[in-house]
Amino acid sequence: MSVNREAALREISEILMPDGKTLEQADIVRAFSIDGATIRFVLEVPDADAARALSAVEAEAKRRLQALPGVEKVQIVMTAPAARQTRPPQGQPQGQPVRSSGEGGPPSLQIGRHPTAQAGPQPIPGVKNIIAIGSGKGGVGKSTVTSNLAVALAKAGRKVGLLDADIYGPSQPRMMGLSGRPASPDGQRIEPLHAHGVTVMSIGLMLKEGEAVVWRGPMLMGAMQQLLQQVNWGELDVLLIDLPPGTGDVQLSLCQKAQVTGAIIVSTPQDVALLDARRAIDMFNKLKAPVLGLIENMSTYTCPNCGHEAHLFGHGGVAAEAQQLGLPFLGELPLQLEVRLAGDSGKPAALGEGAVADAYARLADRLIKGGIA
Ligand SMILES: Nc1ncnc2c1ncn2[C@@H]1O[C@H](COP(=O)(O)OP(=O)(O)OP(=O)(O)O)[C@@H](O)[C@H]1O
Repeated sequence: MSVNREAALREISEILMPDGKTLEQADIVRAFSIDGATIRFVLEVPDADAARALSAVEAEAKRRLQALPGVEKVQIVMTAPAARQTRPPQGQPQGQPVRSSGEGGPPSLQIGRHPTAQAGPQPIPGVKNIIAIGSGKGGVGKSTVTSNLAVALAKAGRKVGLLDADIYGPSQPRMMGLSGRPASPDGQRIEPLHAHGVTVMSIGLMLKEGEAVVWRGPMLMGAMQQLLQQVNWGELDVLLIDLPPGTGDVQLSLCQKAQVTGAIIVSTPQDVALLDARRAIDMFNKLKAPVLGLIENMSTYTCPNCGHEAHLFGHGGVAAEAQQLGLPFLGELPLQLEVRLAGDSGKPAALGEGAVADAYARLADRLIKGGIA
């Protein structure tokens, strides 16, 4: 008989901690997994003293879970993040929470936890529109488009937020020229950072340099929930969300946790990118997030020396695809060295003047006139 994960979690959620909180409220259960008849999880505690104080909680959790039909073995491990007491049980997803405290003490808010219950997708207080920017394929310029669009909307006078949810390759800190960890003075709320008139939060700002996130569905869902709801976004006309490429848990979490106004899909004109873009569109349709339109990135290349125009990845494929699918085509963005250099230097090209800035201004204008930004 297979063990139901939700039922098992429910079984231990109400166990009382020494401070009177329930186990669920204390939010210390990590990496909960069921492998046949074995349940394994980690109880994250601040130090060895706290671990000792929780021995009754551990015993009670074991007792309750072992009483469930189909459960033969329960392995619980206590870990202290600073000085790990024990290795996690073998085969665990390495869903270790990321601390924002870094080297220098508080703030100590953790990003990455199991999601808390909520009744369907929620609005973010103060945020009028939430636009997800997705792509089917990696490397088509989704993050570049997001940062430039954010800047262009801010230049047009809109109050703009940018959430970098590209959990596997967060690039907005670099593209927006940000570093440093967002503060969490009360350990509950996170203060976002600000750059070029845009309010920014990135999962990358909560990780150590070079650190990889290896989380599975529930941890990702919890992390997304935190980034959406625990960040002090303030009053925003629009929050742009830079998603990882493809069709995975982050997209699913976003659409389950937040009331997304719609999604914009970025693609290059090549057939292979378009094929993947179609999958992304299909996913948003299934998740009931309206697709607001398609953008062609890396469209025309104009030689800076002779002015000759070339179409390195083809041209017009995204517009044709949009027409075929009955979706709005939002515009094409040129392939230019300046775009990459600007992104690498933390000052998106849309901040300046010229063809690229104009293309982004047109795109921003279109979204504003459409009432979605
Ligand atoms: N229009 C453009 N002109 C020139 N370079 C571009 C353009 N768009 C993106 N790039 C460059 O291409 C690279 C990939 O872009 P970016 O990181 O935005 O893609 P992505 O789709 O977000 O990738 P990922 O799959 O990592 O999320 C970056 O070096 C970026 O500077």
